Amino acid sequence: MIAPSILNANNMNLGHDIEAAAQCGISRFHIDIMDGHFVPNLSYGPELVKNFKNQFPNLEAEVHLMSNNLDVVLPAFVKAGADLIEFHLEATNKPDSWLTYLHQHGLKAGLVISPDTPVDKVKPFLDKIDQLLIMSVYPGFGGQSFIEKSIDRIKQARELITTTGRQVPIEVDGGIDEDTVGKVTQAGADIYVAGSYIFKRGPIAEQINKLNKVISSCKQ
Ligand SMILES: O=C(CO)[C@@H](O)[C@H](O)COP(=O)(O)O
Ligand SMILES: [Co+2]
Repeated sequence: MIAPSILNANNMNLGHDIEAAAQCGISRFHIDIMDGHFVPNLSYGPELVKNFKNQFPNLEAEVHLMSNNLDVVLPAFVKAGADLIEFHLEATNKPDSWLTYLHQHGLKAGLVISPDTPVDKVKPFLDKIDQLLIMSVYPGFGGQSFIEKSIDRIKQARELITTTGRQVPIEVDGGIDEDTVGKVTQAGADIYVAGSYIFKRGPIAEQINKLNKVISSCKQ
């Protein structure tokens, strides 16, 4: 599954860009929330998620929460109508309670790890999450280069997940393009977040088709 990150879309044209991607079969959008504290950048607030769900009730809103003020920020995005919220393991000392909170509110729950966090730190949570996001850039900005060591981290996460007997999808986020998407697919990733590649490097439909082609050729 490709989950386009709207961070690098043209905000003045966001609705049209989302529609263009949806017409290519995209059913989930990745919404990056940056708080200016956990990461040195600011992005959207809950109102954007609310507007997204009002305008596109059949599309999934996946919120990537880059904040360590979860007490305030996370419930606001639940209330706004997010379908899935993924928060950073580095951002909280009570990941268990937040996973439970999300499930109790009927959302899917994901855990995110930044490039320097050891992959085995997610082990205690593998039976409670709906997906695991491995960052392939340092969180905070779109348009960065893919960090190569992410390949081994995806493989390691895939092995860990296999030992649980659960089907936890692995998502990868940062620097995904037609070269890197093949490598992460082969390493065991299932969900690909791509921002600037889809919204900044050419016509949206063409960019999505190029990614899809590589993904399906890797899965044959
Ligand atoms: O979470 C983040 C960055 O912190 C990402 O979702 C990026 O926004 C993806 O952008 P590209 O690397 O694909 O341009
Ligand atoms: Co993201």
